[in-house]
Amino acid sequence: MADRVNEQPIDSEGQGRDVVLSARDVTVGFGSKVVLDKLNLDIYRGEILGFVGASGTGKSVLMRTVLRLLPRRSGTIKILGQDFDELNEPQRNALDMRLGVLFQQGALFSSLTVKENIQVPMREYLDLPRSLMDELAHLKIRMVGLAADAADKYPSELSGGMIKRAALARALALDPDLVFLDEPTSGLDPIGAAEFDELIANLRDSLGLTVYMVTHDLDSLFSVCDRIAVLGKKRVMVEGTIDDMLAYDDPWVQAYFRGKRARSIVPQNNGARHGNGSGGK
Ligand SMILES: Nc1ncnc2c1ncn2[C@@H]1O[C@H](COP(=O)(O)OP(=O)(O)OP(=O)(O)O)[C@@H](O)[C@H]1O
Repeated sequence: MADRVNEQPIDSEGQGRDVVLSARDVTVGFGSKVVLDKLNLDIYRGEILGFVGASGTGKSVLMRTVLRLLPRRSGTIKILGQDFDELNEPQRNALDMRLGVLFQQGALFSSLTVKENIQVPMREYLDLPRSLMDELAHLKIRMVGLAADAADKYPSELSGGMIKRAALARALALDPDLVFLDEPTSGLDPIGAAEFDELIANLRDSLGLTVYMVTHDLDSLFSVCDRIAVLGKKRVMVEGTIDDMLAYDDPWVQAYFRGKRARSIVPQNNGARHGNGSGGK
């Protein structure tokens, strides 16, 4: 059964699980346009949540709102049990350090090497000797599967896949609990995308990360996401497993999860499938 539909977010599946991010009645708009209207969402510790929705529904707006890059009109957002609005500056910084973000285009600084890019958050939040920062940067580079010599390369010298990995290494720089990935596999070829998905799943398993992933990539949704949340009608319309999506009666959800492309990836008979990761459950 789908977890919930346009209503209060406490679902039976989530009972007793550690909520890492909770959004309640979040409303965001621009001028007279309301993009998100009383949206509710929970993300549980250790899961990879895939966040989907038609273009322009507000996926990026929600991520940016959660990260406090956009203001909200009302509602509360708690991350790791804490509401930023109730924290003082040092507490906010401490909470920020527990979040890692990979923006859509990788968003590396072009004038900095990979190593220097990874060290940006370290410089911003920590006061570490250079030798230790170098050691940490090399560790992150290995962690994301880049060769050691990538450390001294500039983004312009990297392939698309390497840029994504470098950006992921930077997102992991401060050993975050929760990682936000905005369309991490966009622009990658299918093999590169599958490898990146596998990397994310492995890092989740080895580091105990919680992952919030905005994606249009059905392969990612099917292969690594534990749960999926669909944004539509200004809210999280439905959230749950692939089977929940297949069973949910909405034209967009049906077209997306039962469309031609989906049929080549997602078994269409409910219950006979299993491809989702199982971490965090
Ligand atoms: N800063 C802004 N000012 C005004 N409107 C904005 C702003 N940011 C986003 N919007 C509007 O909010 C809506 C949702 O945009 P958003 O980028 O979140 O969509 P999305 O679901 O991420 O789409 P896509 O899948 O195409 O990336 C759009 O109509 C967009 O024009």
